[in-house]
Amino acid sequence: MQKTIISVKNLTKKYGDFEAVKGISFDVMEGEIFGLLGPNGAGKSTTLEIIETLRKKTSGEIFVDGMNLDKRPNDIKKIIGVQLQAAGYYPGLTLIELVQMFAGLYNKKIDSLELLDSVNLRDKAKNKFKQLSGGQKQRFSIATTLINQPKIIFLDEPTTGLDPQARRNLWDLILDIRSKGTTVIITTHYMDEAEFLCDRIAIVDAGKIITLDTPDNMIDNLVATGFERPKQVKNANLEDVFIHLTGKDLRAE
Ligand SMILES: Nc1ncnc2c1ncn2[C@@H]1O[C@H](COP(=O)(O)OP(=O)(O)OP(=O)(O)O)[C@@H](O)[C@H]1O
Repeated sequence: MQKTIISVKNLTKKYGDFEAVKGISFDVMEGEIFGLLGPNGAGKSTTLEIIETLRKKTSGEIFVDGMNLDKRPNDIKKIIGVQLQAAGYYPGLTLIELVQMFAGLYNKKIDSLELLDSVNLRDKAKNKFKQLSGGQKQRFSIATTLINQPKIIFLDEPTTGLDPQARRNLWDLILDIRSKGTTVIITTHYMDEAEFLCDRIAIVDAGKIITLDTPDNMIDNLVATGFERPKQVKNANLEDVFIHLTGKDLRAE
């Protein structure tokens, strides 16, 4: 049977008088890719940051790998990986130096080149972060979430602003990370991404979960109401043309 690795119960968050998260509950199973979808301002980042122990909740209960967030935040920090904002990276250091620095902070011995290799950045080891393309930056920041060999990683809109190849490449990377047993929680604004990657999705709107299910069930439920999409007249779209012409494989970006 699948084990629950994150349990969120009746979570609320107020910023002053404004209630950004209004009593949401969900469980994440070990080894799944769980998506939080919702419009801007729905409360996704706030929810993630609370589970990541980076933001205080107003009320509710959270358990991560059986640990109560109120009682053992430091133990929770040890088993999670959080994607940092790019601005947080020391500009003078190379990728390999950054990885070594993070490993030192976590007190972990890791093979830095192998880690960079796992995100296809071995040949950029001596480059500085600012010299990377958008896709490479995202891959590097995902690599940094893996340094402490976490059980769970949190990715907040990891593919925003990337071109189609770089996005697909990142999807493969995320699937690869999950295939090694890591649980992934991801927020995204891209529906195709959520449909492709996520085992289950919670749709959040105005601080509440309005539905939680597999993408397939959500679509089937909508179709069962009689909903029908306007018929597609062509068997391909512009993205297909773009990918077909420029190639699927990772390039120098
Ligand atoms: N530090 C803060 N102080 C006051 N209000 C905040 C703060 N952080 C977020 N909010 C508000 O809380 C609401 C939820 O914000 P949050 O960033 O969690 O949404 P989100 O779903 O992640 O949105 P996006 O998709 O745009 O990232 C928004 O209305 C936002 O303006």
